[in-house]
Amino acid sequence: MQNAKRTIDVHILTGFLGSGKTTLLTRLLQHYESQGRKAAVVMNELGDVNLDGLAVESDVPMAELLGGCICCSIRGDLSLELKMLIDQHAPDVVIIEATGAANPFEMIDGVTETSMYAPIELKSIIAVVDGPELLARSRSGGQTFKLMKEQICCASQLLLNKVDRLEGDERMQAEQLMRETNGYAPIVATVRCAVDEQWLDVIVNGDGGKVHAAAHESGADAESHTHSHDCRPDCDHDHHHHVHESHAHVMSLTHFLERPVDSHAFEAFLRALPDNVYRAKGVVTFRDSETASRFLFQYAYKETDFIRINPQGKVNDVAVFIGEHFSREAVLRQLTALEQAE
Ligand SMILES: Nc1nc2c(ncn2[C@@H]2O[C@H](COP(=O)(O)OP(=O)(O)OP(=O)(O)O)[C@@H](O)[C@H]2O)c(=O)[nH]1
Repeated sequence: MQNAKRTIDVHILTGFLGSGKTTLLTRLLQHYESQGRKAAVVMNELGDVNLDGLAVESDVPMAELLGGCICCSIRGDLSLELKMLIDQHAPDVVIIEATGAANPFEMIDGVTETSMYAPIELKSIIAVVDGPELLARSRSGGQTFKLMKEQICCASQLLLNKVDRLEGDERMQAEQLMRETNGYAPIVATVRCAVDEQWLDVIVNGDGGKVHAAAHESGADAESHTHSHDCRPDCDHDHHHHVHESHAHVMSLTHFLERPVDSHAFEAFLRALPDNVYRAKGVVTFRDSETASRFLFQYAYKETDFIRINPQGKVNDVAVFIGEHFSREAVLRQLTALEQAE
C-alpha cells in the first residue's frame, strides 16, 4: 500500500454508451497488475447481465450492479457494494464503470457518501468521449448531447476516443467542443483508449487531476450535499431539474437466446438496427462456425465487433440492446426469426 493513511483510491469511468469505458478499464487493470497493486471493480449495467465483466480477469474482485443505473434507481446499492468490496478484498484501488447513460453528478455523490464511513478517496473522474458520436450529437442537440456534456463537464481527465474515425479537422472540432464544456481537464486523443505510460502514471500514482471540489465537501456534510454541487462555470448542468430526466429516455432490452444463430444473418440484423438503438452487446453461439463457437458481440453506432470467447462458469447466450424509444417488439421479432431459421 502506497498511501500513508491507507486510503483506497477510487476512480470513476464515465462516458456515453459504447464510447470505450471497458476498453480503458482493461488497460487500467493491466497497468495496476504490472505495478503490483490490487484493483477491484464495480460494474454497473443497464441490462440484466454483466457482459463487460467477461472482459475482466476472473481474479479481479468485482461487484455488479445490474438492471438499473447507479445514478438513480440503485444509487444506495453503490455505497453498499463499495463498502463490501473494500471490507472483503482490501484493494488498493477501486474502479467504477458506470453505465453509459449515468449522470455523473449523482454518482460522485454516491461515492462521497461512502467516504463518510469507509477510507476511500475519489481520485479521478475519467470521461471517455466517443469523438464521432460527440460531433454527430452536437449537430442534432437533444437529451443525449446534454448527457454527453454533463459527463465531459465533471471529468478530471478526458479521453477523446475513436479518433481513427475522425477525418480532417474533426478531431480539432471535437477537442474544441470538449474544451468549451470543460476548461480544466487534460484531454488525450486515443484509438481504443491506448493511453501512454505517462498518462497511466498520473492516474495510478498521481492525483488524477482536480476532482470537482464539491465532491469532497459532500463527504463532510451529509445533510446538505445531495444536490449541492458547485458546478464549473462553463457547464450548463441544472442540478435540480434534469438530474434524473437526462437519461430517462434511454431504454434497454435483454433477451436470452435459446438457440444458435447464423453468423451472417446475425451480423446483417445488427447492421440494420434502427438508428435509435445505439448499443448492443451479448454472447451468441454461431451454428455455422466450426464446433458451434461462442462469441462476444459488440455493436456501437453501426460498427460491429466479434470476439471468440470461452466463458468460465455458466454464461447464457444473451443479447442486450440500449437506445431511445425503439420498438422492443420489432427487435424481439427479428431475434426470434433468427433463432427459428433453419
Ligand atoms: N473504431 C473504434 N472502435 C473502438 C474504439 N475504442 C473502442 N471501440 C469499440 O467500441 C465498442 C465499445 O467499446 P467498449 O469499451 O465496450 O465501450 P463501453 O463504453 O464500455 O460500452 P458500454 O459499457 O456499453 O457503455 C467495442 O466494439 C470496441 O471494440 C476506437 O478507438 N475506435
